[in-house]
Amino acid sequence: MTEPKLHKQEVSMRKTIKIRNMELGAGRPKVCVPITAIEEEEILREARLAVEAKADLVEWRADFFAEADDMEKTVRLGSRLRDVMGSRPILFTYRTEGSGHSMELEKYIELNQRMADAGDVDLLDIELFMGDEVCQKFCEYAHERNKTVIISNHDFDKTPNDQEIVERMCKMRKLGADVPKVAVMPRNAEDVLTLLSATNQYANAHADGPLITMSMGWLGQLSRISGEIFGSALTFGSTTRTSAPGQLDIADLKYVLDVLHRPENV
Ligand SMILES: O=C1C[C@@](O)(C(=O)O)C[C@@H](O)[C@@H]1O
Repeated sequence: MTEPKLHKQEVSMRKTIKIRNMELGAGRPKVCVPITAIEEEEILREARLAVEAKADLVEWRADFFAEADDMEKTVRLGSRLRDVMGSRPILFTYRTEGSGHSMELEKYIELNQRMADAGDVDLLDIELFMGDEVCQKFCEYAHERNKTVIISNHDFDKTPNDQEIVERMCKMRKLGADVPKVAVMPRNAEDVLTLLSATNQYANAHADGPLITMSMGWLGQLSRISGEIFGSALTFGSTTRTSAPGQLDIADLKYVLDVLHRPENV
């Protein structure tokens, strides 16, 4: 009788992405702290907290920044943020989907382009629902500037079926995303399994690089801890405020990941 395989799968055919000192898709899932402060100094303070908490990277949720409309200011703040983060990557996100924040499409595109031009951020998040052409053109624009693009999609009130989730990620990749990201809300435990199963299917049958998924809310916490087993390369953990329901405190998240990765457990 052959022994059951109890250990972590070591070999993956998926490419990894090197961003500054971080290799997305290799080793442990990367822990990203969202920065959701409103004022400049508070944003920088949250970034310092993320560094102290040993985040692998931060996500600047610029939709919370009171002055995001002022592009000059936003670009300048990006540069101050870079000084705080040192060699850790910065993900720039202006979230409209489900965030209560909004920006005209033209401005949304311009803001993201200006941030890509400035060079202080490393990854940019574009929302799938902005349209195929917007996503495709932005990916080309960002790639010319050596930036990594995440195309993301959120369902804040339900979990679509697994086929739909897989199709969305395939579409994101086709539009040029380096990393597809899907976040969904479970209504029951089965929905969490659906998200994990879709992640596993996409990772095994379609993905040629890193992907990110999560199931939100209390039920979805499991996916934020165990997503890597199904193929997700990054998980969000917070220091002060969460940017989505179900996000764990970074210290708790890192503790659980440490337990899963203890040499005797892998
Ligand atoms: O897309 C995501 C994922 C997220 O919604 C989460 O559920 O952790 C948190 C957001 O800040 C980020 O942009």
